[in-house]
Amino acid sequence: MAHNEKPTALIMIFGATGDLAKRKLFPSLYQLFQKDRLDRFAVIGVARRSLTNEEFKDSVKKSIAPNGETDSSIEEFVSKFYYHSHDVTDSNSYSALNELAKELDSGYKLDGNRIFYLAMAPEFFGTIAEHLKSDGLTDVGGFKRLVIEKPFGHDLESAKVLNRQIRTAFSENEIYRIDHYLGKEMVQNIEVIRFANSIFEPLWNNRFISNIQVTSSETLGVEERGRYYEKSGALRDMVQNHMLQMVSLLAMEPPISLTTDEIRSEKVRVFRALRTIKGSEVNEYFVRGQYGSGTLNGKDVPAYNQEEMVNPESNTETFVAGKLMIDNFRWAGVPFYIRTGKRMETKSTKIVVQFKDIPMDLYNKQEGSVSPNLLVIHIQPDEGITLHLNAKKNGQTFGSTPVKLSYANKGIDGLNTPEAYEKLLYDCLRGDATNFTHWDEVALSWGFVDNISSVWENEKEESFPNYNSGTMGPRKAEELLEKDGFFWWPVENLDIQE
Ligand SMILES: NC(=O)C1=CN([C@@H]2O[C@H](COP(=O)(O)OP(=O)(O)OC[C@H]3O[C@@H](n4cnc5c(N)ncnc54)[C@H](OP(=O)(O)O)[C@@H]3O)[C@@H](O)[C@H]2O)C=CC1
Ligand SMILES: O=C1O[C@H](COP(=O)(O)O)[C@@H](O)[C@H](O)[C@H]1O
Repeated sequence: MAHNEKPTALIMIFGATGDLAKRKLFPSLYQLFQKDRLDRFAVIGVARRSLTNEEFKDSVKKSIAPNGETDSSIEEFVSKFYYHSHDVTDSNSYSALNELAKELDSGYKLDGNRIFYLAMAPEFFGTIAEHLKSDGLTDVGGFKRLVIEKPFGHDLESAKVLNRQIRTAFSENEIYRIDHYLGKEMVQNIEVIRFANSIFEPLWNNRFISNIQVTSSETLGVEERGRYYEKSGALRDMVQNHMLQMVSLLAMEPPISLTTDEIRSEKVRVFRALRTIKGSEVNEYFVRGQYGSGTLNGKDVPAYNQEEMVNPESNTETFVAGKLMIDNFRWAGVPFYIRTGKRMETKSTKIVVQFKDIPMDLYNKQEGSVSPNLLVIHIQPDEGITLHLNAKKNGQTFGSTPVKLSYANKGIDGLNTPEAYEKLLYDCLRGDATNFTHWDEVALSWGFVDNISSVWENEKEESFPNYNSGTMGPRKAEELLEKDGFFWWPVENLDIQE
């Protein structure tokens, strides 16, 4: 679709009374509407509970204007929302849904374009996709696209089953598997930093980079998601998708063009080169943790095993640190360290690219060595880039001192960058699947993660809980780097503004 063209579509949101729809989807659509990015559109919200159209419109209004503010733009936006009460497991009610869809399609002149957004528990994904086909909802004159939330399966086998089910109704290029990290501004910036700067790309390999660290720490605990999280853990919840996606963008070869297929195929090649870690190697390359009680922002917080819907004897990890090796020509010998966890000291996602030391330190013979050059990509909450260099110390000395060159991304409107969901929804409406995960990426990343989870699930970790809430994880995560002669760069001291 050309840049100045605006998309037209009927958007069906399954799970329209749920948390994701209210917190992310309605506000993101409203932002697109306000920015005049959409042409003709209408939305059907689907969920079980019985609501009138008016009640549904009110709930949409509340989600975009929580303080009750109202104006003509809000009214015009919500006027395009319709509700269909429907149990997705009930085969009989899809035809009524199709009737409503046809009516709106012709009333709003939507050109037969349909987006089906599955914002529901994953166990329903396959059933819904099959019904969409068997009940004729996918027989459209325009495009049809399926947006599917994570988790995409629980392991490789279940992901394959799910994929087979959805492929009965949609082709691979009609499936948009969401990984919301791919919608984050600075995650999208990784490729630009790498491929639009001649100073980085020649150095982006094992001759000049000593290691790369990707941290995504959260202060939140498991909140009310204990039931889901007990079966997932940090490995499936964060590593299989967001963490591995960031690694693939950091490690991929330059694509021959910026098309969806070229970018995805370079990412797939990274997953294929990822060294398989299994059996007895798992605990050498990976560390798991579970949070105990502690203090965060001055408040006492409970241990994971005291949270609602969590087994007091739980063996589920809320923290993972790992060393990934990418066995190809570019990256042989360069560890990619990842760590992610809940109830950590700070909410931060950062990438640190540590360059190798210079061959000889001329400047600090008496006063310690020069600091390594670092390129820090600040994903969130700050967005930006910092380059750590060494410069001459002021005054009559030959010594060097570390200096930082920083760029703080303030977003297009000077305030904030668009929410990841806003960008991803827009991409989907325009038919750009680049920032969604291809099945090959999903399959390879599950294959990698399954080897680790199969060991962890069969070995009870007796040291759990092994890190206090409000810390950066268990001691073993530090040791993982120390044994290679490295350490985790502290995320706090790498801030853009200092
Ligand atoms: N919330 C978030 O921040 C995130 C969520 N996700 C994913 O998004 C999906 C939705 O999550 P979330 O919104 O939090 O879940 P919620 O539990 O808040 O919402 C679930 C929705 O599904 C509807 N529903 C449940 N059963 C049926 C049924 N049989 N037929 C029709 N509708 C049904 C519910 O409506 P009703 O009760 O009226 O039937 C509700 O609208 C999940 O896959 C989750 O993993 C991913 C990333 C972040
Ligand atoms: O997908 C998920 O991501 C969030 C973290 O996302 P962020 O954008 O806040 O970094 C995590 O809390 C959640 O457990 C996981 O399912």
